[in-house]
Amino acid sequence: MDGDSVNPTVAVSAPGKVLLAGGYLVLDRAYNGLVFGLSARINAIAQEIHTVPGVQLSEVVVESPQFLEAQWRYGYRLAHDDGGIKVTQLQIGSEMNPNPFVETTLSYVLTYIYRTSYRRRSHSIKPCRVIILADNDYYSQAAPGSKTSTTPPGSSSSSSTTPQPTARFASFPVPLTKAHKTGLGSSAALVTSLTAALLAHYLSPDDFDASTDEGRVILHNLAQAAHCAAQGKVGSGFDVAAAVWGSCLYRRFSPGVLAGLGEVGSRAFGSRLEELVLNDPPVWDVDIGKGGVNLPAGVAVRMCDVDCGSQTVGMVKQVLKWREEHAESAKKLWDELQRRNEGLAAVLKEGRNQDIRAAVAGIRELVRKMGAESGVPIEPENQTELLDALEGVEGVYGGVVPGAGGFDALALLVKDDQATTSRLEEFLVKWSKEKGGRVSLLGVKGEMEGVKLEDLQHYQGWITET
Ligand SMILES: Nc1ncnc2c1ncn2[C@@H]1O[C@H](COP(=O)(O)OP(=O)(O)O)[C@@H](O)[C@H]1O
Ligand SMILES: C[C@@](O)(CCOP(=O)(O)OP(=O)(O)O)CC(=O)O
Repeated sequence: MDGDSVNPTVAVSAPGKVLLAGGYLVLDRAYNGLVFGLSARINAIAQEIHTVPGVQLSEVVVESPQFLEAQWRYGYRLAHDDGGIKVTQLQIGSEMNPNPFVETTLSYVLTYIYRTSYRRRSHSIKPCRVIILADNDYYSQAAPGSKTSTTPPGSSSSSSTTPQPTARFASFPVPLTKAHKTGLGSSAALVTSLTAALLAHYLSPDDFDASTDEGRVILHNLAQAAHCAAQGKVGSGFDVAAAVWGSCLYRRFSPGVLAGLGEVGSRAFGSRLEELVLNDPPVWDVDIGKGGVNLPAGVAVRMCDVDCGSQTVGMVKQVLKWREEHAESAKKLWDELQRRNEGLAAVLKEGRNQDIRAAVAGIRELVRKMGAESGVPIEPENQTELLDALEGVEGVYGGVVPGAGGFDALALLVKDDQATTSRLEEFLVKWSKEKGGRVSLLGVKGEMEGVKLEDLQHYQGWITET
């Protein structure tokens, strides 16, 4: 990366996630989680900003053109005492509109890029622009008649009858903070794709290549660290793992792995982050069981967006408190649930479709027990009723409340054909009408692949000239 070189324009996408089995258990390294990556992806396109000769800019611009007021500009500078790269948001207009996930990721990734470039004896970080495009299923579409559109800005949709090649990305008439998320893990996919796009833009393929296992390890370690810092808590990290590696049997890293990293700006943060990302000395004990997961041919994981009640806050805290206070009975329950979760993974991997329903029923029974005993609505009654009714739809093997559970989503294992999709859609329309809620089938499906380098052609109309 010398003074005159051009950093390539690159596009990367990372998938969303669903934790089909192993909610709560996966927080403890003694257990694991059955995680599927989803076909809804967050895409990040990084390109150089060309400045007027002689003008030195230290600026990174990140924008999500699908949303209003979604441009974040940052200045960056090297902190003293190897404190890493500090970024400062620059004000646009009268309002400051923070995006903590973008901001933290930038400072972590630019720190790592600076350290790597420094080793290579060339350490200029040129200005860059990153465009973020999220597949539509991450956010509930606005009601019919509203202004949601599916054409890139500047294109004349009314005069054209051919669908836009980029109609894949809807424009939402609201700021990102007002968008209604469907819970597919937008922050993890965002952090992962933004991290990968910046690494691929600034570093030589010898130092980072997202298509190799070595590159994915670097990406995983850096994205987990940035995501945890932005979230302000250490979760199990299954969402970032899915964004990088796709579907897997996930065993978490020990929380202590990130404990000593400290804050951006603190003395020697740069070298600590570099060591952590390169796993040198080795500290990461995460286990990505890619071989443990598969879907039988003709079976799909589908997601339902449920809008029937309010989400309970603090579910994780409450379940873990109950577990602590009832160590013995909780262990029995956790161990048996783990056995049943592994059973479902095996049924799917071995293509034993006739056993899916019983495997799912066994898991749901214990999830309900976990909920009843801890007093947390993990599989609330209205979800039980809906899941049971869905089993009556031809082509549905079974379904669960994924992740932490609650009121807002369902994951289904279904026959992967159009007839089943139509029956499901019809059933859900009728159900929503009768029960007064709103349940809809999302277009997204489970898929195996994690982070992916993408062809720039896919984003025509969205990539701005710089
Ligand atoms: N399209 C996007 N562009 C920029 N930032 C995004 C986008 N989607 C999500 N984010 C970031 O992720 C945050 C949402 O994270 P979170 O509330 O944890 O939801 P989720 O459960 O979907 O990960 C947003 O506040 C924003 O910082
Ligand atoms: C309880 C959990 O094990 C699973 C939560 O899964 P969700 O899919 O519900 O997660 P969010 O996207 O963060 O809402 C917590 C964890 O593993 O971090």
